[in-house]
Amino acid sequence: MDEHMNSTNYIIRVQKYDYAPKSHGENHDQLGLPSHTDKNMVTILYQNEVNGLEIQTKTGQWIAPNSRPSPNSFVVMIGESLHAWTNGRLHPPHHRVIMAGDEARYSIGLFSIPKPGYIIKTPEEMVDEEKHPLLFKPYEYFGFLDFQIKAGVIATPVSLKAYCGA
Ligand SMILES: O=C(O)CCC(=O)C(=O)O
Ligand SMILES: [Fe+2]
Repeated sequence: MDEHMNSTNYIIRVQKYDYAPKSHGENHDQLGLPSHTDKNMVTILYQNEVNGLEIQTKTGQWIAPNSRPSPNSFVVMIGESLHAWTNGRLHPPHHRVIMAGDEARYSIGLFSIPKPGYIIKTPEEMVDEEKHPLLFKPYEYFGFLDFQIKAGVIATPVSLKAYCGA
């Protein structure tokens, strides 16, 4: 617990997605946010009643986790840092935002982010040579972000494996 408190920062971000006017033609579906995985530890998302978030399943299908958004529901998503810490046991899903309606969408995201200088190191308990060999070498979160930014982040996503694969 102490290690978690000492190693983590939190960011809250409020995001607005404008709707795609129907004048854009019959097919006015619009990409609000391109497909990506979150790089942080855990993301908790809350949205207004306007849908748009889609999550890709392990078999490649896009699903709407909040097909009937309620004021009491949150989406909790694993980021790549927790994927690495758990040695691949927890899956960081690709997700995107599609704007299909005629109302603006607002979302609030709470992102837990490793502090600068904190080394993400898979605990020994998560590694077993036969079934769960080590996937990632220890790395610093902002080192990985810099590596991503230099590569163009969304245009040319660079996997964590390419950065620090074991
Ligand atoms: O607005 C949303 O629901 C998703 C936001 C998101 O994926 C992000 O900020 O990384
Ligand atoms: Fe995201």
